Amino acid sequence: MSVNVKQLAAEKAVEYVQDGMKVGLGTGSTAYWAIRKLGERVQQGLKITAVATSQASEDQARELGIPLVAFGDIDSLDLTIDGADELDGELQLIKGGGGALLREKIVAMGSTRMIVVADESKAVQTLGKFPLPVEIVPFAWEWTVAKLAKLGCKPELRRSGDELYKTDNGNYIADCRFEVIASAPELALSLQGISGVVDHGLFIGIASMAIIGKNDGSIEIIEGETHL
Ligand SMILES: O=C[C@H](O)[C@H](O)[C@H](O)COP(=O)(O)O
Repeated sequence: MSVNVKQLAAEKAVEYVQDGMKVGLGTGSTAYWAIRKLGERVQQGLKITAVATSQASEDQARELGIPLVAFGDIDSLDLTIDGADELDGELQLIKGGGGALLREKIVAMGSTRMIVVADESKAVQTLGKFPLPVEIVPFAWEWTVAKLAKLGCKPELRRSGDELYKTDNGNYIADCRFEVIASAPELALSLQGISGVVDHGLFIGIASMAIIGKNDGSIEIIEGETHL
């Protein structure tokens, strides 16, 4: 039987959750396994409160009986567990493949620790193969997309069937194809300088640990620093 590497990494991360913690729930097919395992532990008596980063994760958590609160009702979180589309050895990430980057970033930045869970295909030397998701406001999106292209990428507005894809916040996503991202911090600064950009999928200095599930059934852990 083949190993489910996403499940392997996600369930390892859930071992770091302790009684009384306030936990951020990520989004996507890897975070799904973490939420499922957390649900199991809650049913066995683990006492936590959680904040979800998307409607999909909120629905899953509610179904499993994980107690949820709005992030606005608490000051901070102890730990967030979330997936990534790419990660490098310095724990710089690309996120947003599932469109949840804005809430994910707010929740991760409000957490003492963020553990990234991923399968080994997500680990790269240099970020950039995965098109960088950038959340932009619908107003004058054409102007914003033209500005993004000037940063040296090919931006494409994400679609959902015949419609333009809309995030949980009512915005659009421009998927920006770079050849390679030579300096993620410099690119992040340039993106923040464009008015129509709400946020982008570069997570720099946010993750404190990565748990990578490998096809041979082993796990690699990369430790960083907590940012709060
Ligand atoms: O918006 C989505 C998130 O950033 C996900 O965490 C990311 O896309 C990874 O998702 P998956 O675990 O499904 O590859």
